[in-house]
Amino acid sequence: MILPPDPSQGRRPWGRDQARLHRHLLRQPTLLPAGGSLLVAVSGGQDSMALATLLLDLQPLHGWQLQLWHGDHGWRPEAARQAGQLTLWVRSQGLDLRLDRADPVPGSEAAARDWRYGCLAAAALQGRCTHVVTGHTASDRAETVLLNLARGSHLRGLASLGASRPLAPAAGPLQLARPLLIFDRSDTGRLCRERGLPVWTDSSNADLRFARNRLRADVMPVLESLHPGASRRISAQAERLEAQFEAETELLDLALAGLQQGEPTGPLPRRRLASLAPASQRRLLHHWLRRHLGRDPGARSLETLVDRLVRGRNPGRLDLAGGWQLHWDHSTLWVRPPDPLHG
Ligand SMILES: Nc1ncnc2c1ncn2[C@@H]1O[C@H](COP(=O)(O)OP(=O)(O)OP(=O)(O)O)[C@@H](O)[C@H]1O
Repeated sequence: MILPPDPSQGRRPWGRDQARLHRHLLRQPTLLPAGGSLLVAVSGGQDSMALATLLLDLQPLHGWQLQLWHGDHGWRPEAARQAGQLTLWVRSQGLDLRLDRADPVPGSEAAARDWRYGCLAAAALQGRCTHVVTGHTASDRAETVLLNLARGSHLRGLASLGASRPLAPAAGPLQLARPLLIFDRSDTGRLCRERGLPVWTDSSNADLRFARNRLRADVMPVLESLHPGASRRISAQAERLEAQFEAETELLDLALAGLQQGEPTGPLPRRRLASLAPASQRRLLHHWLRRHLGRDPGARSLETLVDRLVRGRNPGRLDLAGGWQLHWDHSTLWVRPPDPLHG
């Protein structure tokens, strides 16, 4: 049920976008929990301006504490002026803007992203926030899916940019939430126009040397004209894949428990494993190694392993990344952690 806004709480606008986001949040109550303390990352672009505005509109219904954050990478001469204008707009909404300036200036997109998330984690911790919120939309997710597909990434790479994840292991329970994945870029653009929001364009978004910008400028419009709503459907497909991987992880845990009849990181019985179809063996080995190593074992290690296990019955050993070792004899496979004395 969509609750109308409480008139005693102010006169924020209410329309189809607010109703849609509100419904989405009611359906996923852990995404931005009522009463949570949210740090909203605002670049000044149309997506995060729409995000800040929608969260301000819904704030009376959800009781959030809102704080806004902006990062100035120092890349463009006009960035400091834009940050000043953004500060004024945020103040006009009754909030303060936390501002960080990069020093030294990050040398790449990846370094800029690391710097932003580092600042966001620190600011969130300082401001006692439970969630960092970004303005990623279905369009961003669709672009990520297509770029990963073109690069030949593992299927799991196609499920990236999900609705939420822990921000960083060091940031404890702090979550990164992306509530605007139900909207695409045309929705946020329309909302900004309808509300007369100031939008600061980033000139580097037009630079066609960046793969994402070329995809955005040349590929997405073609897909959208062939199949209107393509971005949203590609993004929804990634969402389904993500859910499928979650289910698969649980099922693999059950299968491992059945196979081992004990500890999920204990030894693996080789003959019982070999009785399964090669694809199932590969999935189980991958999952078992992930449980040990705490990260992906890498496609190459897995292929080498399966190849050697299938070819011979003899004992063997495979060196894995980070000093880990995998051993096997005719009946069992087991993993040895890195030797601290030879690290
Ligand atoms: N300089 C920044 N300061 C604050 N938040 C940022 C900054 N850059 C990116 N973000 C956050 O990350 C999200 C995705 O970043 P991305 O670079 O894809 O967006 P953008 O094109 O810069 O801007 P927008 O998404 O606001 O249109 C943004 O919606 C915003 O929440």
